[in-house]
Amino acid sequence: MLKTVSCRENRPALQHARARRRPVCRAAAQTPHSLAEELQAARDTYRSLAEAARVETSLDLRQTDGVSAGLGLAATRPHAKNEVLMRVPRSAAIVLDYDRGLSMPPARWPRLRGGASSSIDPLPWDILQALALVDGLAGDGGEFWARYCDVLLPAPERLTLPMCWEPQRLAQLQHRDIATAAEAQQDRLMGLFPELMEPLAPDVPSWFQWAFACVRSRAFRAGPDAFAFVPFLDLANHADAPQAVPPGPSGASGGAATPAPPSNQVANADFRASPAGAGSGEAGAGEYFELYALRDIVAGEEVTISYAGPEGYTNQRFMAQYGFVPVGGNAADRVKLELTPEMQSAPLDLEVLQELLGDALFMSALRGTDPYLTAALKSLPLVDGGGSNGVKAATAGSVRTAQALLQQVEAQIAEGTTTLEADEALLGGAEGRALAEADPRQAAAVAYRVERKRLLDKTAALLRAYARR
Ligand SMILES: C[S@@+](CC[C@H](N)C(=O)[O-])C[C@H]1O[C@@H](n2cnc3c(N)ncnc32)[C@H](O)[C@@H]1O
Repeated sequence: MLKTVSCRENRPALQHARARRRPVCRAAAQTPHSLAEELQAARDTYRSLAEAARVETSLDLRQTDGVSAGLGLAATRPHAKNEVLMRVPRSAAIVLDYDRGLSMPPARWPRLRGGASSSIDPLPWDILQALALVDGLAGDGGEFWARYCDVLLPAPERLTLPMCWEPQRLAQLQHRDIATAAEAQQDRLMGLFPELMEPLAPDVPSWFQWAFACVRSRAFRAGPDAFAFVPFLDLANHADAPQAVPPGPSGASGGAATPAPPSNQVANADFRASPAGAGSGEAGAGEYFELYALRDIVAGEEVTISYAGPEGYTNQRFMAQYGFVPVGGNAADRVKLELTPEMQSAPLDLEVLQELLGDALFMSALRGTDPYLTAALKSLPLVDGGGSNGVKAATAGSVRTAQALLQQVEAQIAEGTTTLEADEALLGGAEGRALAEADPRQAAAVAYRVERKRLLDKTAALLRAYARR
């Protein structure tokens, strides 16, 4: 059983932690030269800490090209499919295993131990992992974790997860639901550890928000009831799972051949834990976590994993949990619609939609090669009306459903306080890159609302066309 720890006694240690970190809000004042220096410092720290932790790896740290993706891992040599790319000893990780207990490198870890040994309300794994990162940052998890947290985890003012944002930033998302969920998350953290929730500066989250955001976006399930924060592995960025990617040109009937997505948009690696007890000696010794290649990888290629699995995540989930959305559409995204019993009993006819779209567009929606169209169609109540000859008429009931849903979608479009064109202009070209560098949080908010507006517009266009039938 676990209890909430009083953190009053931890304050001096946290102030110490604050002093050891790079000053907050440094990005605005940074020159390209100092950014290059910072990247070099991160690479040096990555290499020396990996050596200290006996990590076997052929990957190096690099700055990634994607919108605000930050750092990432790249292959330093070619790899064959199934080859291990990185192996991290379990002893270097922070593992919460509800069957085997806590395991982390030897150190005091006072907040984590206090949280885990409480006898009142059990704390969930993500809160315990966040306490561990606060310990790590404060130097209470040993020198390795102090340096890892300080140099290799993102600075608080650059975190793009909405749960780290103040109301003005949440408003930039132009989506009430995601802002409300972020505020609920902040209230939850405040209810548990008010002493750790003091903002570091105006517009900068608290260390506890920082730690919790790092856990949500970087820790992973390591077994049926086990969760791990694995240093180095947590530097892998996301790309779509190979199974989630629509097929390339196949000559299949029903439309023009579509090009396969660029290979860097498809995950080329995955992670796994060695079986429990694989090592010898004390518990966990000889066990490891590893990244392995899903296909051949060339030297210099970024190594990515899928955070979402083949089913994918909605953009709201990507943004809330990871602080980014896939750019250029996400077939697993959905428009949130309230379906009344009347609408459910009069869904839209798939055949009518096929006629409206034409065969080529309809096929690309089915295949996922137009992800906005796929997501729009999958958001709607549909029925396959069966084959018919000639032009299919929409039933009066389904037309009413389309009209009612259109009103809902238009209400969501009206949440936008800027136009899609203006948002797209903010992200485009050199200015977009500069924005992502200077203010990754704003860039992430704009990318979120751009993607949402594109999907809402596509859905509204479909419903409008249907409602005219
Ligand atoms: C597990 S960490 C990966 C390492 C991280 N890029 C860094 O700089 O430390 C996850 C975070 O990386 C970023 N990220 C990962 N994949 C991304 C992608 N495809 N596009 C944009 N950002 C991405 C997001 O900020 C996410 O919260």
